Amino acid sequence: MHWTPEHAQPLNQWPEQHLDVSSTTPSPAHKLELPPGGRQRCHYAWAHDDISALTASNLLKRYAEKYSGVLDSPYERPSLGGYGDTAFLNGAKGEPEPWPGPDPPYPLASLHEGLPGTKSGGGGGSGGLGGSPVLAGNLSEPLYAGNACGGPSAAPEYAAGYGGGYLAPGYCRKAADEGAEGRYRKYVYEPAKAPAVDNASYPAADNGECRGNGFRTKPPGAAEEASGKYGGGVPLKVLGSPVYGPQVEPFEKFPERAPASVPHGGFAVPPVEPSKGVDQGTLELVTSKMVDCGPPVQWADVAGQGALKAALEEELVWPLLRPPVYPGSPRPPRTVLLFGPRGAGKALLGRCLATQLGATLLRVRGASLAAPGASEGARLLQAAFAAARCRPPAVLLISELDALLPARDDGAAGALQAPLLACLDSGCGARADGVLVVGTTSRPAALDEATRRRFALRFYVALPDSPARGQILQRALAQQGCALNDRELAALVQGTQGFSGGELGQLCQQAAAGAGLPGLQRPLSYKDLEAALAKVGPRASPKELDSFVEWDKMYGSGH
Ligand SMILES: Nc1ncnc2c1ncn2[C@@H]1O[C@H](COP(=O)(O)OP(=O)(O)OP(=O)(O)O)[C@@H](O)[C@H]1O
Ligand SMILES: [Mg+2]
Repeated sequence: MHWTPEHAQPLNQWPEQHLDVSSTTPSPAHKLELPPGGRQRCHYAWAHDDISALTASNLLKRYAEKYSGVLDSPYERPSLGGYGDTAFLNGAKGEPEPWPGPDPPYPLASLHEGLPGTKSGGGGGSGGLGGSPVLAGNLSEPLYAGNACGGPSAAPEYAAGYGGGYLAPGYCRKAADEGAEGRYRKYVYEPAKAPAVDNASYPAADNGECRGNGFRTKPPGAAEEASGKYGGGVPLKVLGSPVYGPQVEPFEKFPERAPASVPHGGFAVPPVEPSKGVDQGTLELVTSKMVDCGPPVQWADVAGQGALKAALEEELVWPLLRPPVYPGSPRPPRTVLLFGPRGAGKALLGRCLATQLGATLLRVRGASLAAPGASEGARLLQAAFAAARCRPPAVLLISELDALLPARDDGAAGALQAPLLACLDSGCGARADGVLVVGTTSRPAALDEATRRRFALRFYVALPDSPARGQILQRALAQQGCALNDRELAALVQGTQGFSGGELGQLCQQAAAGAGLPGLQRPLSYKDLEAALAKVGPRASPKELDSFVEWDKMYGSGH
């Protein structure tokens, strides 16, 4: 095997410099003929002269591997000029030679211009590999001295070498943009006008104090406070902590909207007369009992559930608030079923939907409708729908929907299915544009096909994942004046796997009760929570959870 170092020596000296790399003994003649100025370069040539073919091949292999990271990097790759390509290609270390011939066809501006630390890094900014500030001279530890994202101080994060630790400037900018805007950026729109105080949309029993979504009752700025429950008010160490896995994207807060500005077909329509058969007394009674005057619930108040919240936003809230106006466009859904384990946050999401829609929230429990008997239950159910129709836009939240269905053993309950279906047909029909029915159940299998079909959308509300549990716990504990350190919180999050949001709340209450709080004037400690863990546990079994997933696969709308 012959090697011709034509790059190491001028072409006219090539015959004398012809080397046989299979030879292990350098010719003394070669040393004598070295030009004084070419010492370093010739040294380099001699080094190659003094190796076997096997060594040469190993060396080639080794350097090929070393540089493959540079050449095959998935990110924007530097032009060779960025690495002192001329020196590299000429086989010399640290002494770049001009590229022979005319100017290179492509500008060889350094890719690392603008990378902090690049030009001033220890290597003097030489373009050669050996002196490169970018690639350390020790080739066994390739290391970027700086990066476009974090500057020199962040360099260790990108010290993984060329295989992927390096982020090109464009990549960083994109990541930063995404981080700032988030995946829900596209949903942001202009704040709607504030609702008129005497909006005719809220006639019945609308005394201006409670619309069921808390908008009238809250002082200015309360929405911001509420939205900051997980984002501002409580320190969110958990969010950014690698202990709990990937960071939860903060869900954007949406401005309050004015239903009155929504075109017909949307969620703001004039109130309709109550149906015949529902007397005014019952209607008023039902309304006063059912209207939920709780505080508004923002998306950020629901920990985790990012994909579900996005789906609800996209498939329900937006179409209702901004229905398509072209002829023949589909009518936005008026019914949604939320199913999942007990305490997973179904009702919370129902309340959140009402807030987002700027709607009156009416709540009714299936079990309480079924309790007084079939005929009374049917009357109450009809009254609930009538009350919702009287106060558009309205969200009618029917929890424990399964209690109305025949799968339940108690006789009266099943008898409410027919009225339920009739109400769903009329209450959410074409003439009831301003009502959204949110049904929730922890027994979706109890729903027969007829009932299932009445719910245009069916979403699985899963148990909170680790980051979401961390948020719920932090919030609940903060209310009790308890601040765990990071390690304790991580251990608690780990120990509450399979807990629902409701069960996490119970755990904190149990810890407080066990510690004798609030009488005891000390904050809750981790030990109190550990003791409570022995008493409060997750209720949903893995088998049950599997059945939710299966049902979701078969009948769910997916998210
Ligand atoms: N993701 C969550 N973020 C914040 N709080 C939550 C979350 N999930 C549940 N909670 C809290 O847990 C409690 C129970 O939630 P909720 O009543 O919404 O559960 P549910 O699914 O309707 O339960 P059930 O099936 O028993 O009716 C509430 O106090 C709620 O605020
Ligand atoms: Mg509930």
